[in-house]
Amino acid sequence: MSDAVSVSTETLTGAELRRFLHGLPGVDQVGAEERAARLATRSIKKSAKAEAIDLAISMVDLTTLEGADTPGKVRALCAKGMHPDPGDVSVPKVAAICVYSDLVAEAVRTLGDSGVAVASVATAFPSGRSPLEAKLADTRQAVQDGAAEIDMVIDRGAFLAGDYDKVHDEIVATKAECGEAHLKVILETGELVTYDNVRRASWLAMMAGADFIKTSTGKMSPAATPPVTLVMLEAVRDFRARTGRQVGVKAAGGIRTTKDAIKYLVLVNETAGPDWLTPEWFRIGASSLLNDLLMQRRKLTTGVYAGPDYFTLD
Ligand SMILES: O=C[C@H](O)COP(=O)(O)O
Repeated sequence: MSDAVSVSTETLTGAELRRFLHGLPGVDQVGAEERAARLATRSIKKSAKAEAIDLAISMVDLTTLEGADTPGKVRALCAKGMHPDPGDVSVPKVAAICVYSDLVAEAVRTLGDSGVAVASVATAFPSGRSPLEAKLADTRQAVQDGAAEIDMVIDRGAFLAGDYDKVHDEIVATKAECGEAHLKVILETGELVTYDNVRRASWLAMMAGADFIKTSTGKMSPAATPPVTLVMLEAVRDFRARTGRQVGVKAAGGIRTTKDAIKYLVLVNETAGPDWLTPEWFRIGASSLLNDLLMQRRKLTTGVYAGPDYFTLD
């Protein structure tokens, strides 16, 4: 298979797609874990820390994905996303508010032209187990209601059974429903078992048209981990080198502290490179990270530690 064909799935047969994905170099598991652990120990200067915190805030997809979500909770989350610290207007807004599709309209109304996007999970999130038509209807509704970003899940069962065609075609069909909305493809890496599978799923999603690849739903453990994110960052870096197209990465699930968020920023910088170090190309999906970022920011700017009670709930 020539390079030109290998990244254009329009002309690929299922067998060729399979051959391509299995032809990707294997991930050195020990090497990936060691490199991620080493990067995690990098310390950064106080001045750089202040910048990193603001960058991390601007990359947050502030998320609520609970069965008990209400329009009121979504409105409160939107208010928090637009003005994370009402006592300090220098705090940047978050990148997006991420909700279930039936709450998109409420979030869109509340956010108005604030510049905070609405992201909606779709395609039978989190399991991905529904007929394709139901998944597409879910996506269509979210886009019609004004979602600017769609976070879809891949069919992990199909992927693990080796039915890459099915996974690919669902991504293509979902992308077609997105119109102008950006498509984030959730790999749910905690279910993919191996780093080699994470690399294959990353390429598969990008070849099918993903604008972003996202680690996890946040509904299972393990969710985002530094080595898994490293493998995905390598994939977007290599995909751009091969195709010229840049794809973003979203680390999601279990990221709760400023320390962790900064580790991910170092990982992005050192793996994919500084081109990815903006909210356009890297996101952190989190339900409860923002308050810790705000507390650490306030401590840096005032020298005083404001406890969790100072800020509204995430
Ligand atoms: O996409 C975001 C995740 O669902 C949030 O996960 P989390 O509640 O562990 O922060």
